[in-house]
Formats: sequence, C-alpha cells, structure tokens
Amino acid sequence: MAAVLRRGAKFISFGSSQLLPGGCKHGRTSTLSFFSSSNRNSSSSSKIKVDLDGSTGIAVVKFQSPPVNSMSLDFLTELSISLEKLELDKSCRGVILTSGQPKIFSAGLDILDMYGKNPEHYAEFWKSVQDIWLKLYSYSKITIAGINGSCPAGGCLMAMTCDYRIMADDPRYRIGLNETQLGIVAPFWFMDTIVNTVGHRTAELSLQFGLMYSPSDALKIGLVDQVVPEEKVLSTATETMTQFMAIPDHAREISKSMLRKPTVDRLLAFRDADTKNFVSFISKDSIQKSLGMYLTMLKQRKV
Ligand SMILES: CC/C=C\C/C=C\CCCC/C=C/C(=O)SCCNC(=O)CCNC(=O)[C@H](O)C(C)(C)COP(=O)(O)OP(=O)(O)OC[C@H]1O[C@@H](n2cnc3c(N)ncnc32)[C@H](O)[C@@H]1OP(=O)(O)O
Repeated sequence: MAAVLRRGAKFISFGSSQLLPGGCKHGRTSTLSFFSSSNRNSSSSSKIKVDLDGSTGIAVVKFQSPPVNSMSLDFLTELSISLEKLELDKSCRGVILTSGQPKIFSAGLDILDMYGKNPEHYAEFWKSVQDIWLKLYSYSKITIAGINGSCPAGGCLMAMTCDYRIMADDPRYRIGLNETQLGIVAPFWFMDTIVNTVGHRTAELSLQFGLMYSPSDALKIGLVDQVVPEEKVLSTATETMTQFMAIPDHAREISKSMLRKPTVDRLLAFRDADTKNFVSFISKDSIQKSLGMYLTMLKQRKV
C-alpha cells in the first residue's frame, strides 16, 4: 500500500488534484486505413475504427480520437453504434478494444462535457456514459481490452467492463479510478465494477485514495490479467480471444450474464436517480470550480 502511494506521489499535484505522469504529446490528426480483402470488414467513423476479420470472427475496435481518446458525447455515441452493429453481426464473436493513439488508452470522460455546460447537456452526456457501460457490461460477445497506454477513471471503467485485460508493460502507464483526486466521487456502478474486479478491500483503498497503478501493480491486485511488451498487446489479445472462443458461446454467455446481471440491474433500477444525482453534483459551483482548475492545470502542464 505504502509503495503504491509512494508511486502515486510521483504524480503532478495541483491543490487536491493529481495528474498522471506526462511527457507525451500528441498530434491532433489521424490517418484512417481501409482493408480491401473480402474477409475483412472495416468501417471508420471519425473517432472509432472497426476492423472485423470474418475468418476469425474477431473485431478490433480502435479508439482514434486525438489527442487522448477522451470519452466525449460524440466519442461515446460513435462507440455505442459500433458496438451495437458488432453485437448484431453473426460473423463477429469477439471484440478487442484498443487505442490508436500513442501512450493513451483513454483519458476517461471528457472533462469539457462536464464543465461549463447546461443541465440538459450534463443529463444527455451522463446517459451516454451509462449507456456504454450497460452495453459493455452486459455485452453478449467476448470483450478484451488491449490497454496500450494510460487509462484513468472512465478509461479504466471501460477496460473493467471487458472479460479480460491485457496491459502494455511500460512503467509510465497508469490505470485506476482517480476520481477523488479530482475532487469528484465515482458513482455507485463505477464502484460496483471495481469491487467485482479486484475485491472489496482493494477497491476501498483504491477508490478513497484515487490510486493509479503501474502495469505491474495493476497485475498484482488483479485490475489487469496480463502484462506484456507493448508490441505484443494485440497478438496476445488475439491469442486469448481464441482461448475464449474454444468455449461454447451459449455457456460462456450465460455464465457472464448470471455473474453480471445483479450489477447491471442495480444501475437499471436507479438510472434516473443516478442521472439526477450526476446533474446536481456536477452543476455545483464548488465542483465546477475544481474541474475548471483541473482543466487549467492540464492545459498548463507542458513538459
Ligand atoms: C454522489 C455522486 C453522484 C454522482 C456522480 C457525480 C459525478 C462524478 C462522476 C464522474 C466520473 C468521472 C470519470 C472521469 O473519467 S473524469 C476524467 C478523468 N481523467 C483524468 O483525470 C485524466 C486527465 N488527463 C491526464 O492525466 C493526461 O492528459 C494524460 C491522459 C495522462 C495524457 O497526458 P499527455 O499525453 O501528457 O497529454 P496532455 O495532458 O498534454 O493532454 C493533451 C490534451 O488533452 C486534454 N485532456 C486530457 N485529458 C482530458 C480529459 N479527460 N478531458 C478533456 N480533455 C483532456 C488536455 O487538457 C490537453 O489539452 P490541450 O488543449 O492543452 O492540448
């Protein structure tokens, strides 16, 4: 624990907030590529690229929203549509979520969607966050996160919805639910998800301190399942997918659903109340002030 906190102390501090170790800067343009082979089915919206290999049944869903794949309303909407199409596509049996941006899996929820907007926008944004979680946590197909970069807060939540997590072995990368570091509180279903992933005691420490883990520490607590060299993330995800695919789909699917249904049902039962809570919490002057300071710090932090 002390070791984890010491590592955490390397984060840049600003008031009560801390940042992930930086150093990487990103271009804001991206190049889209298309496959022509008849066995491959590629589609690309502006933020999500889908490459479905019909011969294996594996779809790679790549986030390509520079600079940091933050989960904006547009990002979430495009991802939701892509996942829905793949779920309906009988030729797809499994989905690998990964990033096309260097050093970042996803920077989590887009803070700009939670700052300086009106309550209607906050409600629409929050419903889209709930929607992507509900979709992924109850996704019938196999999901594997190929975590090829840092993965704070909402990024970590998205990775935790997957059936298996493989993280790149780069000590600069971090993963975790760091909400308390921003002065905000992870909602109950974020908490349920981490409890289901690492167990109650580890989740308590993790959530209260807003801990961000290196790949090796994340492996120790079971937040990720495997750590491999970065260049092997995708091939390892494909190999792992093949192992999942060896299990009869219906048996695997029903097992997943039985294990996750109580958690999914809890959000479904309180979805409207959760949206109201979010809107009222995020609209508070004190929270807006914290987020504003955090954004300023993010923008000023040039190394
Ligand atoms: C009782 C409770 C009831 C209800 C609940 C209520 C509310 C709370 C729930 C909210 C749950 C929140 C979940 C979240 O996901 S919040 C987001 C958390 N994310 C972070 O803290 C990550 C912040 N970012 C970083 O640490 C670094 O950017 C990162 C990812 C390590 C990358 O570092 P680096 O490569 O050096 O890149 P920069 O820092 O220079 O960033 C480039 C550029 O991107 C902007 N940016 C970064 N992250 C975000 C973000 N999450 N949203 C929006 N914009 C982001 C950054 O400002 C830079 O912008 P610039 O214009 O300067 O280029």
